[in-house]
This record gives sequence, structure tokens and C-alpha cells, in this order.
Amino acid sequence: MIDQAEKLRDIVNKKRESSNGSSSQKVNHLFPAANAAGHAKVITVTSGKGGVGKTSVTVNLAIALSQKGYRVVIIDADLGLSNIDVVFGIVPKYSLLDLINCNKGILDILCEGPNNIKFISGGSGVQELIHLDKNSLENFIANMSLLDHIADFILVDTGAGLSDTVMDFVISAEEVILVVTPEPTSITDAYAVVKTVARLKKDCNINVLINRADSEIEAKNVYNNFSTVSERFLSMKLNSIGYLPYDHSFTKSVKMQKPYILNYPKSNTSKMINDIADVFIKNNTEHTNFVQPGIKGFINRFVGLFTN
Ligand SMILES: Nc1ncnc2c1ncn2[C@@H]1O[C@H](COP(=O)(O)OP(=O)(O)OP(=O)(O)O)[C@@H](O)[C@H]1O
Repeated sequence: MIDQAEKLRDIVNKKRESSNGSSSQKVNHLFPAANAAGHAKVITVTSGKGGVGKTSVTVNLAIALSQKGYRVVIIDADLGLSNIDVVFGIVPKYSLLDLINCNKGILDILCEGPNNIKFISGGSGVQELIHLDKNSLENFIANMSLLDHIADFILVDTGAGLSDTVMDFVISAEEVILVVTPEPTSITDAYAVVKTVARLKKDCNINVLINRADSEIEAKNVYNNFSTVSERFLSMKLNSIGYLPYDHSFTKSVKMQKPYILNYPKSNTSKMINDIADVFIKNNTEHTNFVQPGIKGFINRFVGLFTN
């Protein structure tokens, strides 16, 4: 019996050869839609400052969602310092660059992570998109769009800071997680992100996650001050999705190359990660006001930002 991956690979290859769109209809037939609306939810995870826990949040949230029965793909879009593969202890054979150069299809570049989650190593691929001709760009979009049929959630782990690429990832996503720690430098850098987003997309869905907090009170104070200032001076309304305490076992887990939530499934912090996953599961059942939702919409918006 041909397994689903093989069928999809076949379809992706055919899609490369023909541009009449009939392949995606076959995909729709073979693979049930990710949700009732027929698309994956794309969540961009970002921060103002580096080293605040973006990758830790992405990986552990992905596993929590997967443990709840959802299909999850992580795209490692941290251009300079991709490290999802390091956290998983897996060496990816291919990266986004192989898809961009039309050497490989989307299934070839998907790596198997723990707990059935899949990930795509970005490498320097994203920057290469700028140089693509029309046909190659269409091939890229067609391949990436197939992820809507194999994922319920797609988490995009970006680099830190205000580069154009990171901002494009942020304003193209349906949901954004902005990771902030209580350190003043992290807060001011996160504020700079919100300020830039306010200029580009006022209705961006920014969910703030306070990471490495000493206590719930500290996390609440940081969030309240941050959201009050953002609303007052930038007219940006933010959402709180909770906090994660400082827990030295995160670093231990990185050293063991085994995600925290798998190492300490019964800890209070793992429960908090599960609660954050529940927020996105709940949001996913609500109506989306995006004209083009899913990864297809995300990629089209992202590509549109630098090709227009
Ligand atoms: N809640 C936490 N408590 C303690 N340590 C944490 C916590 N979250 C993350 N860390 C640790 O902080 C360090 C940086 O985390 P991580 O690599 O996830 O950050 P990042 O924002 O993705 O960094 P980069 O900008 O380099 O990509 C790691 O050693 C990680 O184990």
C-alpha cells in the first residue's frame, strides 16, 4: 500500500511539472483539510532581543500541541542562527534552500522531530527567495501551500530583532507570539518590535509571553506595564497568553537535546505550556478574519512584501 507521504510526494512532483492547478485538487481529495476551514494556523514566534527563549517556546509549544492530537510543523526561520535541529539533536538532510532551488519537494525537506512533529530547516533559504524568477517562486508557493493539508499548526521561529525579513514574518502571520523576559533590555527591544509593527499593520495579533519570570506577580507587572505603554503610545492592543517561570531545567534539556516538556511532563511549567497550547487551540476554532488564511495566505503575503 502506498503511504500518504508517497502519494503526496507524487503529487508535489506532478505539481512541479504542470501549472494547471489540478494537483492541488487531488491533494484536497487525498488529505482531509487541517481544520473545518481547510487550512493550517500559522503562528510566528519572535522577540526583540536574542536569547530570551523563542526556540524553547516554539519547540515545547509544538510538542504540547502534538500531544493534544494536532499535526505540527516548525519552520526554523532564524536566518543567522538556526538551531531547532540542534535542540532536537537531528541533522537535517535538506533545507528550505533545496526547495527554493527546485532540487527537492516539500516532503523531502520535512524532517521528523520528536512526538510526530515535523520541522523545516530554513538555513539561508529565505534570503534566496528575493532572487527567484517567477516560475521558481510559483513552484515554491505551490509546494509550501501543500503544508495546509498536512498540518494543523505551523510555528515559524524567527530571528530576534527588527530586520525586514523578521518583520515580514510577523505581519504575514495570523498570530504572533512575542517572547519577552523581565530584563529591561528585553522589554525595550520588544517595545521596538511593537512600534515597528504598529507602523506596518495596526491589527496584528500580538500575543505576549513573559518568559523566565521569577514569579507570577513579576510576569503580571511586566505584561501590564508593557501592554499599557503599547496601547497608550502606539495604539496597539496586545494579548497576554501567560508566562513561564525561570526554570534551570530548560538549559539542562537543551544540553540533553531533549525538549523540556518531554523531560519533565508532570512539572508545573509543562502544565503552563499546555495551557498556552490550549489558548491557540481555542483561537483556532474561532472565525478568522484573514482573507487568505493558512500557510498559502501566509506565504503569499510574505512573498508579496518583497516582490511588490
Ligand atoms: N523559562 C526558562 N527558564 C530558564 N531558562 C530558559 C527558559 N527558557 C529558555 N531558557 C534558556 O535560555 C537560553 C536561550 O533560549 P533559546 O535558545 O530558546 O532562546 P532564543 O530566543 O531562541 O535564542 P536565539 O535568539 O539565540 O535564537 C537557553 O539556554 C534556554 O535553555
